[in-house]
Amino acid sequence: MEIKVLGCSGGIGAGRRTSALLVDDDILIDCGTGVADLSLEAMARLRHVFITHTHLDHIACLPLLVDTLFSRLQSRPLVIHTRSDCMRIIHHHIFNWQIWPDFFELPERERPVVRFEEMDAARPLDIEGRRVHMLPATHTVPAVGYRVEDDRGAFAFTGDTTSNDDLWTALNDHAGLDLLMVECAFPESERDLGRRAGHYCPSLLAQDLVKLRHRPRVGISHLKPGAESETFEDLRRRLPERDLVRLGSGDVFKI
Ligand SMILES: Nc1ncnc2c1ncn2[C@@H]1O[C@@H]2COP(=O)(O)O[C@H]2[C@H]1O
Repeated sequence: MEIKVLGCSGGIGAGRRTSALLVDDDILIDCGTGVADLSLEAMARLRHVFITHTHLDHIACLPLLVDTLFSRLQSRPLVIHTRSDCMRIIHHHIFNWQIWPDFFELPERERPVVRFEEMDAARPLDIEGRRVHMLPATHTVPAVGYRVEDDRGAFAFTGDTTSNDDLWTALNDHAGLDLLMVECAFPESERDLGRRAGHYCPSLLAQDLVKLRHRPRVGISHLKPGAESETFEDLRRRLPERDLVRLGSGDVFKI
């Protein structure tokens, strides 16, 4: 399995793209601005999009992606996997003919170019040998993370979350974990804002990582622009024994 980071920043600005991971060449996790760097051919190979939550930095490119691929998707629709409440929010607030056309009924209601598939934690999905499980998250809106495994290994992406015991329990319930991509959006100096906004900061994440029984590489995502180095170096000091990586667009991991 190959995982390519298309975007992992907590904001925008030169070199910064928001949340999107490409798994092999057909699965996307999140659809933030990182997706815009894919070639048309690479976009056309996408079959499944797993959404962690409905915040704009995680879905900004979804409407544009569907429109860009419109003619290509007529023979095989793009499938959007997420919780049912997230499905409703995206449909109601984005694909409502005002912000964007309702591609869930285009070109015809009976054969749309995009369709939702509701997912929940009790029903992992097998996509040609990649098994996708939902993970619990605690954010300001309904949110999840995902754990993906194949016969060689597993990685997990937390999406946006603050301290959340259920996440660590869910990760520990599985036999192994090779790579964990976990958010640490805010620096310690903005710990209170981070908590209010439903995110980790270095002290909270360091405290929670102790609960993980596995020893994966730990990729840090969603660092807020301008505070990236401060936040990451702080984490490094607090977690000297962990294999930490500051994630960036273009990073590729093979499992
Ligand atoms: N209570 C808040 N006060 C100020 N900013 C916030 C608040 N809640 C959320 N945000 C910001 O809004 C952003 C929405 O996306 P994020 O969760 O990535 O990060 C969030 C914060 O940067």
